[in-house]
Amino acid sequence: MSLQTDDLLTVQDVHVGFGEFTALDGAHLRIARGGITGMVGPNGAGKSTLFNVLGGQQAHQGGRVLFDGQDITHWSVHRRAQAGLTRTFQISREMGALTVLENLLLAAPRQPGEKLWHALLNTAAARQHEAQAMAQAQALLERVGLWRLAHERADSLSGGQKKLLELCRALMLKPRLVLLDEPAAGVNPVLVGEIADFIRSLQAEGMSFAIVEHNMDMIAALCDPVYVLAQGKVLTQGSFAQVSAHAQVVEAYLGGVA
Ligand SMILES: Nc1ncnc2c1ncn2[C@@H]1O[C@H](COP(=O)(O)OP(=O)(O)OP(=O)(O)O)[C@@H](O)[C@H]1O
Repeated sequence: MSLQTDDLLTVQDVHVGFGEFTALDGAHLRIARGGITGMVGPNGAGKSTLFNVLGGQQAHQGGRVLFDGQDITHWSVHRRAQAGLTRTFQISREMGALTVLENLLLAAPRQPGEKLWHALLNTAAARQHEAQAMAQAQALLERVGLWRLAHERADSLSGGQKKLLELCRALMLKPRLVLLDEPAAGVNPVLVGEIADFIRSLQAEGMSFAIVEHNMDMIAALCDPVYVLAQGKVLTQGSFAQVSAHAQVVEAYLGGVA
Protein backbone atom coordinates (compact mmCIF):
# COMPACT_ATOMS: atom_id res chain seq x y z
CA MET A 1 0.00 0.00 0.00
CA SER A 2 1.56 3.33 -1.04
CA LEU A 3 1.64 6.35 1.23
CA GLN A 4 -0.47 9.21 -0.14
CA THR A 5 0.11 12.81 0.78
CA ASP A 6 -3.38 13.31 2.17
CA ASP A 7 -3.06 10.31 4.49
CA LEU A 8 -2.90 11.44 8.10
CA LEU A 9 -2.68 7.90 9.43
CA THR A 10 -2.01 4.60 7.72
CA VAL A 11 -2.25 1.09 9.09
CA GLN A 12 -0.11 -1.45 7.26
CA ASP A 13 -0.54 -5.18 7.69
CA VAL A 14 -1.33 -5.13 11.41
CA HIS A 15 -1.78 -8.45 13.20
CA VAL A 16 -3.05 -8.99 16.74
CA GLY A 17 -3.51 -12.39 18.32
CA PHE A 18 -4.84 -13.35 21.73
CA GLY A 19 -3.38 -16.81 22.26
CA GLU A 20 -4.63 -18.98 19.40
CA PHE A 21 -7.25 -16.43 18.42
CA THR A 22 -6.52 -13.85 15.68
CA ALA A 23 -8.30 -10.55 16.31
CA LEU A 24 -6.58 -8.56 13.51
CA ASP A 25 -5.33 -10.49 10.54
CA GLY A 26 -3.35 -8.13 8.34
CA ALA A 27 -5.46 -4.98 8.51
CA HIS A 28 -4.65 -2.16 6.06
CA LEU A 29 -6.33 1.21 6.05
CA ARG A 30 -5.89 4.93 5.56
CA ILE A 31 -7.34 7.84 7.48
CA ALA A 32 -7.44 10.98 5.37
CA ARG A 33 -6.32 14.35 6.69
CA GLY A 34 -9.38 16.48 7.39
CA GLY A 35 -11.78 13.59 6.83
CA ILE A 36 -14.20 11.52 8.90
CA THR A 37 -13.45 7.84 8.32
CA GLY A 38 -16.01 5.27 9.43
CA MET A 39 -15.29 1.75 10.68
CA VAL A 40 -18.13 -0.73 10.85
CA GLY A 41 -18.46 -4.47 11.11
CA PRO A 42 -20.19 -7.18 13.10
CA ASN A 43 -19.46 -7.86 16.77
CA GLY A 44 -15.98 -9.31 17.20
CA ALA A 45 -14.74 -8.01 13.81
CA GLY A 46 -11.72 -6.36 15.46
CA LYS A 47 -12.81 -2.70 15.48
CA SER A 48 -12.02 -2.01 19.15
CA THR A 49 -8.78 -3.95 18.86
CA LEU A 50 -7.83 -1.74 15.90
CA PHE A 51 -8.62 1.42 17.89
CA ASN A 52 -6.53 0.09 20.77
CA VAL A 53 -3.64 -0.46 18.35
CA LEU A 54 -3.98 3.09 16.97
CA GLY A 55 -4.21 4.63 20.43
CA GLY A 56 -1.19 2.68 21.66
CA GLN A 57 -3.13 0.61 24.22
CA GLN A 58 -2.64 -2.67 22.35
CA ALA A 59 0.67 -4.09 21.10
CA HIS A 60 0.64 -5.83 17.73
CA GLN A 61 2.68 -8.68 16.39
CA GLY A 62 3.21 -7.46 12.87
CA GLY A 63 2.81 -4.46 10.62
CA ARG A 64 3.17 -0.78 11.36
CA VAL A 65 1.22 2.40 12.00
CA LEU A 66 2.24 5.73 10.49
CA PHE A 67 0.93 9.08 11.75
CA ASP A 68 1.65 12.11 9.61
CA GLY A 69 4.46 10.20 7.91
CA GLN A 70 6.16 9.09 11.14
CA ASP A 71 6.33 5.47 12.20
CA ILE A 72 4.55 5.51 15.59
CA THR A 73 4.34 1.72 15.94
CA HIS A 74 6.37 1.69 19.15
CA TRP A 75 5.21 5.01 20.59
CA SER A 76 3.53 5.19 24.00
CA VAL A 77 -0.03 6.43 24.47
CA HIS A 78 1.37 9.65 25.94
CA ARG A 79 3.71 10.32 23.02
CA ARG A 80 0.88 9.70 20.52
CA ALA A 81 -1.36 12.13 22.41
CA GLN A 82 1.40 14.75 22.40
CA ALA A 83 1.72 14.31 18.63
CA GLY A 84 -2.03 14.96 18.24
CA LEU A 85 -3.53 11.46 18.14
CA THR A 86 -6.06 10.70 20.83
CA ARG A 87 -9.25 8.76 21.44
CA THR A 88 -12.39 8.89 23.51
CA PHE A 89 -12.90 6.63 26.50
CA GLN A 90 -16.05 5.79 28.39
CA ILE A 91 -16.27 7.78 31.63
CA SER A 92 -15.08 5.25 34.21
CA ARG A 93 -16.76 4.67 37.56
CA GLU A 94 -14.05 6.67 39.30
CA MET A 95 -14.35 9.58 36.85
CA GLY A 96 -18.14 9.44 37.16
CA ALA A 97 -17.83 10.46 40.81
CA LEU A 98 -15.97 13.64 39.79
CA THR A 99 -17.70 16.72 38.42
CA VAL A 100 -18.02 17.48 34.73
CA LEU A 101 -15.48 20.29 35.06
CA GLU A 102 -13.01 18.17 37.05
CA ASN A 103 -13.18 15.54 34.30
CA LEU A 104 -11.97 18.11 31.79
CA LEU A 105 -9.31 19.64 34.02
CA LEU A 106 -7.83 16.20 34.65
CA ALA A 107 -7.65 15.64 30.89
CA ALA A 108 -5.60 18.83 30.35
CA PRO A 109 -2.11 18.19 29.00
CA ARG A 110 0.81 18.46 31.39
CA GLN A 111 3.07 21.43 30.75
CA PRO A 112 6.36 20.55 29.07
CA GLY A 113 8.89 20.16 31.85
CA GLU A 114 6.21 20.48 34.52
CA LYS A 115 7.39 19.03 37.81
CA LEU A 116 5.31 18.05 40.79
CA TRP A 117 7.15 20.50 42.99
CA HIS A 118 6.15 23.38 40.68
CA ALA A 119 2.54 22.57 41.35
CA LEU A 120 3.18 22.08 45.05
CA LEU A 121 4.95 25.40 45.33
CA ASN A 122 2.08 26.99 43.42
CA THR A 123 4.42 28.83 41.08
CA ALA A 124 3.24 31.52 38.70
CA ALA A 125 3.79 29.08 35.81
CA ALA A 126 1.59 26.45 37.46
CA ARG A 127 -1.13 29.02 38.18
CA GLN A 128 -1.03 30.25 34.59
CA HIS A 129 -1.26 26.69 33.29
CA GLU A 130 -4.25 26.04 35.54
CA ALA A 131 -5.97 29.23 34.37
CA GLN A 132 -5.45 28.24 30.73
CA ALA A 133 -6.87 24.77 31.33
CA MET A 134 -9.86 26.30 33.12
CA ALA A 135 -10.54 28.74 30.25
CA GLN A 136 -10.26 25.93 27.70
CA ALA A 137 -12.56 23.65 29.71
CA GLN A 138 -15.15 26.41 30.11
CA ALA A 139 -15.07 27.26 26.40
CA LEU A 140 -15.56 23.60 25.45
CA LEU A 141 -18.38 23.04 27.93
CA GLU A 142 -20.14 26.22 26.79
CA ARG A 143 -19.81 25.10 23.18
CA VAL A 144 -21.56 21.77 23.83
CA GLY A 145 -24.13 23.21 26.26
CA LEU A 146 -22.74 21.49 29.37
CA TRP A 147 -21.34 24.52 31.21
CA ARG A 148 -24.53 24.81 33.30
CA LEU A 149 -23.78 21.26 34.53
CA ALA A 150 -20.07 21.93 35.21
CA HIS A 151 -20.39 21.20 38.93
CA GLU A 152 -22.66 18.14 38.62
CA ARG A 153 -21.22 14.65 38.96
CA ALA A 154 -20.31 13.20 35.56
CA ASP A 155 -22.33 10.03 36.28
CA SER A 156 -25.50 12.13 36.62
CA LEU A 157 -25.36 13.06 32.91
CA SER A 158 -27.55 11.43 30.26
CA GLY A 159 -25.97 8.96 27.80
CA GLY A 160 -25.63 11.64 25.12
CA GLN A 161 -24.21 14.24 27.51
CA LYS A 162 -21.63 11.69 28.66
CA LYS A 163 -20.59 11.17 25.02
CA LEU A 164 -20.15 14.94 24.61
CA LEU A 165 -18.08 15.02 27.81
CA GLU A 166 -15.92 12.13 26.55
CA LEU A 167 -15.30 14.04 23.33
CA CYS A 168 -14.50 17.25 25.22
CA ARG A 169 -12.01 15.32 27.39
CA ALA A 170 -10.19 14.25 24.20
CA LEU A 171 -10.36 17.84 22.86
CA MET A 172 -8.53 19.20 25.92
CA LEU A 173 -5.40 17.74 24.29
CA LYS A 174 -5.98 19.85 21.14
CA PRO A 175 -5.70 16.77 18.92
CA ARG A 176 -5.34 16.57 15.14
CA LEU A 177 -6.96 13.13 14.91
CA VAL A 178 -9.64 11.85 17.29
CA LEU A 179 -10.70 8.21 17.40
CA LEU A 180 -14.35 8.09 18.46
CA ASP A 181 -15.50 4.81 19.95
CA GLU A 182 -19.27 4.41 19.44
CA PRO A 183 -20.26 8.06 19.95
CA ALA A 184 -23.95 7.24 19.34
CA ALA A 185 -24.24 4.19 21.64
CA GLY A 186 -26.97 4.67 24.25
CA VAL A 187 -27.77 8.17 22.96
CA ASN A 188 -31.25 9.44 22.06
CA PRO A 189 -31.72 10.42 18.40
CA VAL A 190 -31.91 14.17 19.09
CA LEU A 191 -28.54 14.14 20.84
CA VAL A 192 -27.08 11.86 18.14
CA GLY A 193 -27.84 14.73 15.73
CA GLU A 194 -26.19 17.27 18.07
CA ILE A 195 -23.09 15.11 18.45
CA ALA A 196 -22.89 14.71 14.66
CA ASP A 197 -23.19 18.51 14.21
CA PHE A 198 -20.41 19.05 16.76
CA ILE A 199 -18.13 16.56 14.97
CA ARG A 200 -18.83 18.31 11.66
CA SER A 201 -18.03 21.72 13.10
CA LEU A 202 -14.71 20.38 14.47
CA GLN A 203 -13.97 18.90 11.05
CA ALA A 204 -14.60 22.32 9.48
CA GLU A 205 -11.88 23.65 11.80
CA GLY A 206 -9.42 21.10 10.37
CA MET A 207 -9.73 18.18 12.80
CA SER A 208 -9.76 14.62 11.46
CA PHE A 209 -11.79 11.71 12.85
CA ALA A 210 -12.13 7.96 12.74
CA ILE A 211 -15.42 6.61 14.07
CA VAL A 212 -16.28 3.06 15.14
CA GLU A 213 -20.06 2.88 15.26
CA HIS A 214 -22.97 0.46 14.93
CA ASN A 215 -25.44 3.32 14.27
CA MET A 216 -25.59 3.31 10.47
CA ASP A 217 -27.52 6.61 10.32
CA MET A 218 -24.56 8.35 11.96
CA ILE A 219 -22.05 6.55 9.72
CA ALA A 220 -24.07 7.45 6.59
CA ALA A 221 -24.44 11.09 7.67
CA LEU A 222 -20.79 11.69 8.58
CA CYS A 223 -18.32 9.20 7.16
CA ASP A 224 -16.51 8.92 3.85
CA PRO A 225 -14.86 6.55 3.34
CA VAL A 226 -16.34 3.72 5.38
CA TYR A 227 -14.22 0.64 6.10
CA VAL A 228 -15.99 -2.65 6.76
CA LEU A 229 -14.11 -5.04 9.00
CA ALA A 230 -14.91 -8.73 9.33
CA GLN A 231 -12.84 -11.39 11.08
CA GLY A 232 -9.88 -9.08 11.61
CA LYS A 233 -9.60 -7.93 7.99
CA VAL A 234 -10.88 -5.08 5.86
CA LEU A 235 -13.67 -6.66 3.83
CA THR A 236 -14.27 -3.58 1.69
CA GLN A 237 -14.14 0.20 1.78
CA GLY A 238 -15.72 3.10 -0.07
CA SER A 239 -18.58 5.55 0.29
CA PHE A 240 -21.47 4.45 2.51
CA ALA A 241 -23.56 3.78 -0.60
CA GLN A 242 -20.80 1.66 -2.14
CA VAL A 243 -20.17 -0.48 0.92
CA SER A 244 -23.89 -0.97 1.61
CA ALA A 245 -24.27 -2.40 -1.88
CA HIS A 246 -21.50 -4.95 -1.27
CA ALA A 247 -22.99 -8.46 -1.06
CA GLN A 248 -20.46 -9.68 1.51
CA VAL A 249 -21.28 -6.73 3.77
CA VAL A 250 -24.89 -7.85 3.89
CA GLU A 251 -23.59 -11.36 4.57
CA ALA A 252 -21.20 -10.18 7.32
CA TYR A 253 -23.94 -8.22 9.06
CA LEU A 254 -26.81 -10.59 8.62
CA GLY A 255 -24.92 -13.87 8.71
CA GLY A 256 -26.13 -14.90 5.29
CA VAL A 257 -29.80 -14.55 6.22
CA ALA A 258 -30.39 -11.83 3.60
N1 LIG B 1 -7.87 -9.02 25.56
C1 LIG B 1 -8.44 -9.97 24.82
N2 LIG B 1 -8.21 -11.29 25.06
C2 LIG B 1 -8.77 -12.24 24.29
N3 LIG B 1 -9.59 -12.00 23.25
C3 LIG B 1 -9.87 -10.71 22.97
C4 LIG B 1 -9.32 -9.63 23.74
N4 LIG B 1 -9.78 -8.45 23.20
C5 LIG B 1 -10.58 -8.80 22.17
N5 LIG B 1 -10.63 -10.14 22.03
C6 LIG B 1 -11.38 -10.87 21.01
O1 LIG B 1 -11.01 -10.34 19.75
C7 LIG B 1 -12.13 -10.26 18.87
C8 LIG B 1 -12.26 -8.88 18.34
O2 LIG B 1 -12.75 -8.07 19.40
P1 LIG B 1 -13.04 -6.53 19.23
O3 LIG B 1 -13.51 -6.04 20.56
O4 LIG B 1 -11.89 -5.85 18.60
O5 LIG B 1 -14.26 -6.56 18.19
P2 LIG B 1 -15.26 -5.38 17.81
O6 LIG B 1 -15.32 -5.38 16.31
O7 LIG B 1 -14.86 -4.12 18.45
O8 LIG B 1 -16.62 -5.91 18.39
P3 LIG B 1 -17.85 -5.07 19.05
O9 LIG B 1 -18.57 -4.43 17.89
O10 LIG B 1 -18.68 -6.14 19.68
O11 LIG B 1 -17.28 -4.10 20.03
C9 LIG B 1 -13.34 -10.75 19.68
O12 LIG B 1 -13.61 -12.09 19.34
C10 LIG B 1 -12.89 -10.62 21.12
O13 LIG B 1 -13.50 -11.62 21.92
